Amino acid sequence: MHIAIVGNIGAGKTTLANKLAHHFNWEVFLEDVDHNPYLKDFYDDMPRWAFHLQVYFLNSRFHQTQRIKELQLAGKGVIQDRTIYEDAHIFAANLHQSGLMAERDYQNYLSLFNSMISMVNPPDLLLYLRADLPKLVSQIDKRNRDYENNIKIDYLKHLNEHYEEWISGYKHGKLLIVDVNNLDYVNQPEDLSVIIDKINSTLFGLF
Ligand SMILES: Nc1ncnc2c1ncn2[C@@H]1O[C@H](COP(=O)(O)OP(=O)(O)O)[C@@H](O)[C@H]1O
Ligand SMILES: Nc1ncnc2c1ncn2[C@H]1C[C@H](O)[C@@H](COP(=O)(O)O)O1
Repeated sequence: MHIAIVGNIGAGKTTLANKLAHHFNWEVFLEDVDHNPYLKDFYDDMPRWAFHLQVYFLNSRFHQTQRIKELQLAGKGVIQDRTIYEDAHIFAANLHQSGLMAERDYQNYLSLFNSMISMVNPPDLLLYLRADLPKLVSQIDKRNRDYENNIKIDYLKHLNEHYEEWISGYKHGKLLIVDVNNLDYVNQPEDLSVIIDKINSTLFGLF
């Protein structure tokens, strides 16, 4: 079983991924953020570093998908924090549309993505955490990563628009949309139970 958690920056993916992995006793796959050699430079100068960062994320996410395949073959359950689909359909697409990634770099990137994607298995369940801008901003603030301090509201807004468009056309498998605006699964265990019940119902037809 493979559940992938998707959603905008600060939506609560990592927090939920850890809690679900603990609950189901499955492996958790998180994003490579702390050792990412481009992320800080990217936030300082997006046009300069957009392509480098996208290639880095694409490669690290591809390795993750291959490792997830191995674990699934070994009969293990997996929770994944963010997918390779989001790199291309959300982040790279947004950078290109916003004029922050040059046409030739975007086409080069897409060609690489298309070569890789045929080797990627979609998750059994895609869990989309839908959050409005105030929730995203307050949670990004709460996390307090230096380089995310200057993220513009417009950047988050455009990412949210890309998410809504991508999710509305998602056909790779089961999809569960959870509005997290009024959920606090950090401090309220019952909010976590609501999500777990929804997952069980969508995946296994329980409840
Ligand atoms: N539903 C929630 N309610 C309250 N706080 C949350 C919730 N989800 C996440 N947080 C807090 O918001 C911050 C960002 O969450 P995080 O899981 O890192 O988001 P993401 O991985 O989607 O970027 C963390 O400090 C986390 O404790
Ligand atoms: N593909 C990506 N392009 C640009 N930025 C990305 C990409 N994937 C992740 N990020 C950024 C967004 C955040 O600053 C960090 C971690 O993501 P988070 O949603 O907070 O887990 O990396």
